[in-house]
Amino acid sequence: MRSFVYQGLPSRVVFGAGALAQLPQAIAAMGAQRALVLCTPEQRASAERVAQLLGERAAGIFDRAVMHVPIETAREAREVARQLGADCAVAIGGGSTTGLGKAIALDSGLPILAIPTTYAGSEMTPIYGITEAGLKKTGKDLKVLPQSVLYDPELTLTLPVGLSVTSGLNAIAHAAEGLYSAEGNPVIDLMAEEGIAAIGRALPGIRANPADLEARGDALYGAWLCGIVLGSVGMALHHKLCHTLGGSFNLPHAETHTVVLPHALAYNAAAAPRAMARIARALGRGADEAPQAVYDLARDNGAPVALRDIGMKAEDLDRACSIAMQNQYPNPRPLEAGPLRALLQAAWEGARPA
Ligand SMILES: NC(=O)c1ccc[n+]([C@@H]2O[C@H](COP(=O)([O-])OP(=O)(O)OC[C@H]3O[C@@H](n4cnc5c(N)ncnc54)[C@H](O)[C@@H]3O)[C@@H](O)[C@H]2O)c1
Ligand SMILES: O=C(O)CCC(=O)CC(=O)O
Repeated sequence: MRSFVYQGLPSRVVFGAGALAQLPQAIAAMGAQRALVLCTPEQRASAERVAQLLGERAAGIFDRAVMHVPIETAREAREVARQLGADCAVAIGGGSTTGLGKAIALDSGLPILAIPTTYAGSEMTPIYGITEAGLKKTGKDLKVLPQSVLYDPELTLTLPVGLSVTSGLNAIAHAAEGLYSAEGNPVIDLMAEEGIAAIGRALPGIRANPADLEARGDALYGAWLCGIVLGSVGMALHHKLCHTLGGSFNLPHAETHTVVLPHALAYNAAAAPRAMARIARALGRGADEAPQAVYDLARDNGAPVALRDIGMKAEDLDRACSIAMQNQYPNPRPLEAGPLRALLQAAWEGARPA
């Protein structure tokens, strides 16, 4: 007999090629009058397009979003929002820009409309992260969950192939860990498997032709589902390791997820056979091939597979292991220092899981 808790999250989603054109209606549905548009410096042109669509409802553009939301940037953006009298934030970009919107919302309660342009999934979660004095703190608060989300695959056509692949694997990581989450449930399992399958089919198509709108649509659809999984159930060892490697060793977010996931799955494989079978099935492989399927998806699409190739130093592996052993997330297999250190070594070397 199944027994579970399912908690839905409130957000309005518009999905489809050209969905950006729905922005004025989406803002009006939120009852907002003056939107501060957020972006990274690289996506300023997209933010200007958003401001143009908003017309009189655009209060201004803040274009200094950066990865991991430094507290100084969050304070600056909150002050700009206050000075401009903004009553909502429109975040166009990846997890870094959505994250900046969340840092503003956490402090001010300003509602967020998110327009995601990567597959990170932050727009579907009440999770925020802010970095202060070199330490990234994360937390959960429903105030930071975007009220409204426009998913427009056309906006992802410019996402470089390399980042498309690693960002897709970042999304798969959310779904994979959702499948063995201590808070898992059958509805989330359905979304997780469908999300992995959509991204697994999309990535080779995007690599072959980055302008393939069908493949881009599949990837963004998968990212949406995987983001719901991340926002709905707790994550485990893999996310803990990535937070450690990103937060304490400054490794790049999506690439770190890509490299670590096959090894985290291999670590958990014997303790979570049903989850592994679903991950493998979603990727068209045999029930016991989940770690290899994820590794091959990354390698065959040109993504990095070794921590040593993305900036991790061999001499830091012991410290990473001891940080990851602290404040553990619930995980199907208990964390043991020896096997965890071996996992990090294998990920550092980029070995295909046996
Ligand atoms: N809170 C959450 O639920 C959650 C979930 C996932 C990720 N995150 C956070 O998000 C951050 C990573 O986000 P990310 O991986 O999306 O990367 P990102 O937002 O940092 O974007 C990476 C780069 O790609 C550019 N870019 C984004 N979309 C583009 C597009 N369509 N075309 C061209 N360039 C584009 C950005 O401007 C940026 O320069 C990390 O800080 C991570 O911790 C948070
Ligand atoms: O850094 C954050 O904002 C939290 C990130 C998170 O939990 C998802 C991830 O690691 O991809």
